[in-house]
Amino acid sequence: MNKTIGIGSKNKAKMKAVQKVFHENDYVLNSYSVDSGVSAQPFSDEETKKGAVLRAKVVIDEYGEKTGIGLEGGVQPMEDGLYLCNWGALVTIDGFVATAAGAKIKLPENIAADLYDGKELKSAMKDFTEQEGISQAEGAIGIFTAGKIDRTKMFSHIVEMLYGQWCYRYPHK
Ligand SMILES: O=P(O)(O)OP(=O)(O)OP(=O)(O)OC[C@H]1O[C@@H](n2cnc3c(O)ncnc32)[C@H](O)[C@@H]1O
Ligand SMILES: [Mg+2]
Repeated sequence: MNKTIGIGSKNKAKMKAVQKVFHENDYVLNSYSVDSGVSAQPFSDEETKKGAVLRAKVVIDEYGEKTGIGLEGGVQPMEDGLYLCNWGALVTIDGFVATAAGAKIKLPENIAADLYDGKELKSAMKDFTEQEGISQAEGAIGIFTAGKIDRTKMFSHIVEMLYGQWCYRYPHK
């Protein structure tokens, strides 16, 4: 049987994370460029989670996949600063929705200030590091953890939690 899973993004770090978890389980990954339905730079856990769920739903509603995954990055203001946050969702055609969040770290104050000025984290990271394509590679989390946890590793953890919840709900998978 040809088992497929759809992801609502062409971002390489996100695709690799899903591939890693689902390939091991014999799934073929299809990726689709979709609109997250939230702002380009989500500014709360709620908005970031919503983006993940909406991306997963588009994969099912518009591309005919039976199972869709959405991964979304954002930031969450807290008492002591602005934290990087990440959410994932796995949605099935019969209406099951699993959600999970990833590791959080506080962003340096200069980066937080850029975001409060309306810059997307992607551009703030590019200006700060003078490197292109960080969001598709190690990510801000990779830069600020000296490469110990890169964006793929962080998203893989989320995808494992989605996959696990799916297996718990449908034990035959
Ligand atoms: O193509 P898509 O899937 O949209 O991938 P993206 O890199 O834009 O990722 P998100 O939309 O999920 O993230 C929202 C914003 O936050 C940025 N972002 C989130 N996490 C990041 C990270 O670890 N490193 C760099 N930018 C990050 C991202 O580049 C966007 O500007
Ligand atoms: Mg984006």
